[in-house]
Amino acid sequence: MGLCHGKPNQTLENHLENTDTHNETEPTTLNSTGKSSNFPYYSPSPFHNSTAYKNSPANSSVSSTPLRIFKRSFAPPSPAKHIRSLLARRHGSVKPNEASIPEGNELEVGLDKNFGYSKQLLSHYELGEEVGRGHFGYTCVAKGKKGSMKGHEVAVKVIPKSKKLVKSEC
Ligand SMILES: Nc1ncnc2c1ncn2[C@@H]1O[C@H](COP(=O)(O)OP(=O)(O)OP(=O)(O)O)[C@@H](O)[C@H]1O
Repeated sequence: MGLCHGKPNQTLENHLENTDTHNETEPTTLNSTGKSSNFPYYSPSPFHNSTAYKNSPANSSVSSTPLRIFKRSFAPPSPAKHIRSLLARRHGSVKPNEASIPEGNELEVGLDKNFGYSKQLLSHYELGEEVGRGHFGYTCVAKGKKGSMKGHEVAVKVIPKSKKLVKSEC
């Protein structure tokens, strides 16, 4: 009737063998402890007395609380670890992240520091209307006054925070 058994066929065979020698109205099966069970299809676990699982924690903690089975094999990380690393960084024993770009290296990545609103921009470009806005500033249309950019329209992004103008694209 929908009951699950480890080895149903073997159990049934055992039961049939047992019923030959036992009372037909009260079939019993012997379990591993030698005690009889009234359940006709009772089958003792094949792992109960197995030596293969002698070292299993399930066997050793039968009399203890179930939590001991799930005891951690390693200590959890200290909650103060990030504080120690912060202090180590502050005292200089840990190098800062070398992947980040240090300040003052703008020339190495191609920024022209001689180009800006207060320097050459207004002498080279004539600022026009605002064409859009972003998070850090706004973008204007501009037209070149002299040099190779004379007569060319460009977009100029104005970032008030740094008081500089950056030419973005033509
Ligand atoms: N070359 C261009 N030609 C025409 N319109 C432009 C040009 N560049 C920018 N714009 C307009 O200016 C708006 C803002 O440009 P911007 O580059 O500042 O955008 P963003 O990258 O989102 O800004 P932020 O970096 O400040 O968040 C754009 O949405 C666009 O409408």
